Amino acid sequence: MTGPDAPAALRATGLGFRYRRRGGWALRDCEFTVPVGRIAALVGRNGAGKSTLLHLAGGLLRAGSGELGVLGLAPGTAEARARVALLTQDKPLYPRFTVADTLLMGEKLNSSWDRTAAERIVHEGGIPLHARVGELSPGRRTRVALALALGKRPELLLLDEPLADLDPVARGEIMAELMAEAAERGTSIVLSSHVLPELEETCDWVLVLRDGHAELSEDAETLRESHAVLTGPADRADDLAAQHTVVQGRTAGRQLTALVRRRGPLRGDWHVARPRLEDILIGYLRTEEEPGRRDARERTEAAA
Ligand SMILES: Nc1ncnc2c1ncn2[C@@H]1O[C@H](COP(=O)(O)OP(=O)(O)OP(=O)(O)O)[C@@H](O)[C@H]1O
Repeated sequence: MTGPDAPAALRATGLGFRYRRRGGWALRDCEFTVPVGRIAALVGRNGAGKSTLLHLAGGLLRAGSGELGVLGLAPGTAEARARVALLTQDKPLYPRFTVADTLLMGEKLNSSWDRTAAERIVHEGGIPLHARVGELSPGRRTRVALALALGKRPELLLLDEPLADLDPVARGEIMAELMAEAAERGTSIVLSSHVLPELEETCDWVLVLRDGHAELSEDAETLRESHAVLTGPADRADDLAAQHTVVQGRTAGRQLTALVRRRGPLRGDWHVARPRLEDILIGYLRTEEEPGRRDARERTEAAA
């Protein structure tokens, strides 16, 4: 099924949230869809709203305005809690429990518990089952938290910068585990990360947040195909802007290098390079907000 009624891993309509009644909006007027079965990168600068969005999706916060659906369900309901797993940055675990106790807790709390998968993640990290969680290194605690999340066999896995404290080998192993999970079971994954090169190979959907707004929510390959890095004479900048959407431009002497979203065939004497996903994302994250748009938003926020 396609269209607005198709099931989505995440769907936001007019979604807004602020932490305090009179505080600023952490998320505002967000409209986006992440289809099921995708490994989606959630990207944005510090404070863009990524953790807030994941906490809303995991049912730990409640939307202030608009709606957020997870697998077509309201976040935090019993059915959503059974089908969605969230791993937050603080990875709440009981420090006095052993690793074995922690996995047993996962088994008792989840009817669909996959003990083999959970134990494999722990064993691959060389973590003894009798070790106390509070005595593990942060990276090993992350692994145990991931084992709990994946052992639940969720249909939607929400990960808030899960790999930040893992060593490079462990990062590779966990990424491979996540991709295998998605490929074998069709699990939808939404993964926030600042490590853009890592997303290139793993993610097939991109959700970019900027200042609490959803800037992009799109298939990664479509993004690559629709963007180009053009290099040419700086005095052609206006022509270029008339033909295509210039996401970001940089002038050095008489030469312009621009990341553009193509609106038609590329005309003129430009040197054309295909950007990596990372280049595209950095282009969107760096872009200055258009003054008109910012003014309008500030007026709306002042009026709210
Ligand atoms: N507990 C809180 N109380 C008040 N404001 C908060 C709280 N948590 C986050 N915020 C604010 O909400 C906005 C979005 O924060 P959020 O943590 O969701 O961003 P983020 O994209 O996850 O950032 P980072 O990349 O730094 O983790 C920021 O302005 C932040 O200061």
